[in-house]
Amino acid sequence: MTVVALEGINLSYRGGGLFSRHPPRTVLRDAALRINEGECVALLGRTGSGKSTLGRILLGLERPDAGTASFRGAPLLNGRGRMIPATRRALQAVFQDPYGATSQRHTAFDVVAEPLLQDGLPRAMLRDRVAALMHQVELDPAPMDRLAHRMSGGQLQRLCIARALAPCPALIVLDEAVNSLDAETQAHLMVLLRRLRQDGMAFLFITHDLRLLRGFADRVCVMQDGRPLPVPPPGSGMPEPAALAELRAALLPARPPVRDGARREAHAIA
Ligand SMILES: Nc1ncnc2c1ncn2[C@@H]1O[C@H](COP(=O)(O)OP(=O)(O)OP(=O)(O)O)[C@@H](O)[C@H]1O
Repeated sequence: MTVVALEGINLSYRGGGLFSRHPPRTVLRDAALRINEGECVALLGRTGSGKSTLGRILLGLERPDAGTASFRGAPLLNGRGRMIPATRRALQAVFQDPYGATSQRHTAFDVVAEPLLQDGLPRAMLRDRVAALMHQVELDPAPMDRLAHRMSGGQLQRLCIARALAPCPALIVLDEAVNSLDAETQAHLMVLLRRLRQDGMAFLFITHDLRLLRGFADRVCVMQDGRPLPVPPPGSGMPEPAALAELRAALLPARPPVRDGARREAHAIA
């Protein structure tokens, strides 16, 4: 069953404010994307190609100029542009900067408990649930009453993932969620995300770094001319979108000082 579907999405941004004489910049043109239950779709694209804009439309944070967005077959937003609470809980996101995505006054407990507060759980049960979620992302729950911003970037991003998991969502949008972290922390987080995939949630994994995809995505799309185009599976012999070749080229130095095997690895995706 389809979790979210976007069809015929157009979106332009007005340059320089409402009364600007700059022409609007078209970011999405007839864009379509469908994600099924439990599926992990990677959305690649160079910077500024519209990946995050598409992700925000899918989360109901942005309204397209044209096109339809649906969640489990029903419109994502109601006639007044609002999302019903059950849909909001079902669609979660983890963004690039965990410090910007959390309050510096909040403890680790506050961050993870936030989406659960409306459930009205007794305090002891809420703390047990937060502890279980912290375990799920391999964080020690013992210091949950310390300020979240005292954590390292990698630990705080795990906390943000725990917050996204808290309402048992159907889909999590990971918008460059590991890109700001060092290589070792990135690798550990990717191991965690691969494990979480087994829990049956769907993911939209947005990145401009195709090296992160290996073994994670069921399907890969790449933004080209304002729309996500499917990337054929490796070895299928089908032509791949030009935008993917550009991303590959950007990965390789002009005169790569690498052995053939290592170069082949840089070329492999997913
Ligand atoms: N609120 C906004 N107002 C005006 N222009 C915007 C706005 N949000 C995004 N843009 C512009 O739309 C284009 C697409 O932005 P978007 O963030 O979706 O790209 P992206 O592919 O996610 O890039 P990145 O990888 O750098 O995050 C960019 O040129 C950006 O400057």
